[in-house]
Amino acid sequence: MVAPGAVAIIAGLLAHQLVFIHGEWHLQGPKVVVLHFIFGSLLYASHLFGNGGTQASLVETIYLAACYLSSLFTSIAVYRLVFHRLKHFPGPKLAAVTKLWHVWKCRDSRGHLVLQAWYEKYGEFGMKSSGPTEITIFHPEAYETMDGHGNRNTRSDWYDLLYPRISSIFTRDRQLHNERRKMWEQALSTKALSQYHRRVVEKVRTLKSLVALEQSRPVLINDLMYYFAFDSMGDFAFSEDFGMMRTGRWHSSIAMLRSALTLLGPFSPAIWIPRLGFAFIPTLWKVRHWFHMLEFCDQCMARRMEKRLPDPDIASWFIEDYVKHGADPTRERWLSGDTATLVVAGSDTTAPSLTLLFYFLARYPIHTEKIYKEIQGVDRENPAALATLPHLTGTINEAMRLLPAVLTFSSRVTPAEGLMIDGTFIPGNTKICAPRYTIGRLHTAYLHPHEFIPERWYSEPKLIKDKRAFAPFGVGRTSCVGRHLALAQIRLVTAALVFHYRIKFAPGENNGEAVERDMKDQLTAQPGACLLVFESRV
Ligand code: HEM
Repeated sequence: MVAPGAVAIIAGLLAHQLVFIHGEWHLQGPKVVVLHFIFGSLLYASHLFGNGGTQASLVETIYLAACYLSSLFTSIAVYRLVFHRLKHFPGPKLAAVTKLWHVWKCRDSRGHLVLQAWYEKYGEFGMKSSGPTEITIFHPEAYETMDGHGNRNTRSDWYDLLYPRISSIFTRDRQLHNERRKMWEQALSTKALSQYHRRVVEKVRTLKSLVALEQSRPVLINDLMYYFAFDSMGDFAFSEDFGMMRTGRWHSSIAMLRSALTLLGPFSPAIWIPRLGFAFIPTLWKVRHWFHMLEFCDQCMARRMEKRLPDPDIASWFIEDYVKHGADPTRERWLSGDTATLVVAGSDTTAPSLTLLFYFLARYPIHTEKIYKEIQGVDRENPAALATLPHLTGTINEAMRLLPAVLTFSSRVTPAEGLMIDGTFIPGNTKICAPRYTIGRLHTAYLHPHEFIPERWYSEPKLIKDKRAFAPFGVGRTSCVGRHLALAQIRLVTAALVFHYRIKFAPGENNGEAVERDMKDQLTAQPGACLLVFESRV
């Protein structure tokens, strides 16, 4: 008779070879865990009722589980290291064995630096990244390959993060994406934007008056820009005042939202981990904040649906779509997904972009003064007029190149036939990622890539070797629909503050060294503390 230990070892091998090696498992994680627990309990019970005694049954069950799990994980590791189709790509061996290694490396939310270090060590097709089917591409062509014209890639497992909530960004289904995106494009069309313009200008004025109140006292620009971005989003998205600029304090739900998003620092590379957390510990730790965040977003929409407004906001378009199609439960989930996307994408990107831009303005006053000269005689409350100013645009681009708001996020899965990038074949069904932080600094894309030179975007084009490397808003059919709104906000804030103030680091800030040193990558960039002084020009 075969020993039970040997049966468990064979079961582990078969579980890998016949089951887990196929397809995706990130949505099935909770079920897999529960099934294993049930099976383990049955083993324990059968041993107990076969007169095994409590302790002996427990020891036997643990022994069999250990045999099963070690055989399962050994089979996975051997397959990934020795037989996998990506084994020829260079990269850390442990990353090839398990996603958990990448998660461990990102435990302090410095994913951008982890990938930068891998680039320095392994080069363009940086590695067989963390996991069996993932390659990180550090190449100027990466965004075109991922999302450019005619590509047949699909979105990766990451985009199931909110499942079963669906939105333009949180769906992997092309047809559904096209449908949701159409609604977003209408909500953020040029005509619609002109209707939100008054609201944004109003918030910029409030921001200006807040800065004026400080009278050259140090201002934590991180908080200020968050207050501005969330208050603006509250208004143009839901016609709601979150009151952060008014009170000078974090709205408790928005503070919780920020806390929830910190989960994505370490766990973005392995989305099945937060999905397990959502299933098993919904009321604990930051997972609790995650559900609070979703509830807060739903409540914003619920409150908005009760209002009748003379001027449209972004939610108007979502509500119209929802009502048009009848309130079936599927549409309910779509509305919820799009609302969460609107809250987070509409603010948590603009806030760090502004913080980082003002960090650069303080670091390079020469460019701030050039912008100051440029905005003389220009209507500073007209985003279209501001968009024509080359140095302002160059400075914003340069800030977004070196420290983009979305540092590493975006991943796709190659089509079954695979794809070529610069002569290298990437096999089919491979997850590909392209971190903006590193690609923005490539020597193959820029001359003097580590220097802050806004002129490269207008009068010195020779400093850009390959402009495909610049995609702070993504490219193609999945690129940012909020780009024009975000840029309008950034231009308006910059013109308003630069016109009235010289921007300097507060005493003791040491040239803002904490900003990059302490910056975290938590889906969006969370810069380190940046204390600035706004010195009146009059
Ligand atoms: C500086 C600010 C912003 C930056 C840097 C930014 C960046 C990005 C990037 C890189 C993507 C592509 C993500 C991917 O590849 O999956 C994206 C998508 C998206 N962004 Fe933004 N974004 C900003 C502001 C906004 C604003 C203000 C809104 C809305 C009001 C918005 C709404 C969206 C939506 C809905 C998508 C998904 C588009 C789709 O799936 O088709 N973003 N954004």
